[in-house]
Amino acid sequence: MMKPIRIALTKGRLEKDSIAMFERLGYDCTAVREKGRRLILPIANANMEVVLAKAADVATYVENGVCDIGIVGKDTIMEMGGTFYEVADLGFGRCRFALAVSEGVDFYAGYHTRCVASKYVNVARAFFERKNMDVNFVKIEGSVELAPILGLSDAIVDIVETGVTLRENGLVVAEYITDVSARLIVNIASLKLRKAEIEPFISEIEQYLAGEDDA
Ligand SMILES: Nc1ncnc2c1ncn2[C@@H]1O[C@H](COP(=O)(O)OP(=O)(O)OP(=O)(O)O)[C@@H](O)[C@H]1O
Ligand SMILES: O=P(O)(O)OC[C@H]1O[C@H](OP(=O)(O)OP(=O)(O)O)[C@H](O)[C@@H]1O
Repeated sequence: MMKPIRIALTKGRLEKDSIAMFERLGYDCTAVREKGRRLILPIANANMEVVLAKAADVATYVENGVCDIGIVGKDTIMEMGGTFYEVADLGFGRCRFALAVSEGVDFYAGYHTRCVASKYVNVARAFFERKNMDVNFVKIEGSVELAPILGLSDAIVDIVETGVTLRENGLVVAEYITDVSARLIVNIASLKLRKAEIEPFISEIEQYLAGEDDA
């Protein structure tokens, strides 16, 4: 038998919806649900295995072809770039990129060079380049909302979903940048070499998504 098709799933917030989607498509994810600390899990009723990885690593594994398929947020794709096919918007993991400031602050007032903190410095840089604005960036790894509160930055570029984190930390959205959701990505060589397996899989997902739209 050919080696299993490897699907890299983003651990954390996208995990539950990814598994739910596979189960609705009829894939047996028992091993994934009962994974313990294991990171590679078989799908019992298909020649597939699931790899659980951090978002950026999902993109890296798919780009390098050690995983054939991946599920990763558009935020990660925008931040990392990467060469792979982005074949579907899966409709879950919905949130938005936003520029946020402390309540009452006008980010655009005055002439000083602003400092923006973000886990997504490439996304932030591209946003201000489109505005032809000279801005300094500082990379923060998490809880980015702290940076303006502590006085390190004038603003943040981060993901906003419900807005609760901003609100509870005295920040407000100054501008929405773009919508984010989970995407299905495919390695370029895999799509050629394992077309007979991967194309029907993509079609199943597309049909499932079309069905969801009708519901
Ligand atoms: N409210 C949200 N906050 C963060 N990510 C979200 C949210 N809603 C959906 N997502 C998506 O979930 C993906 C994974 O986020 P998650 O918070 O699980 O891990 P992470 O922030 O990348 O890293 P860490 O494991 O260090 O928390 C994000 O890349 C994004 O696409
Ligand atoms: O609008 P909300 O619904 O409040 O969600 C947005 C928050 O969720 C994410 O953080 P996460 O929980 O991933 O932690 P992190 O800050 O450590 O990345 C994001 O960075 C915001 O802080």
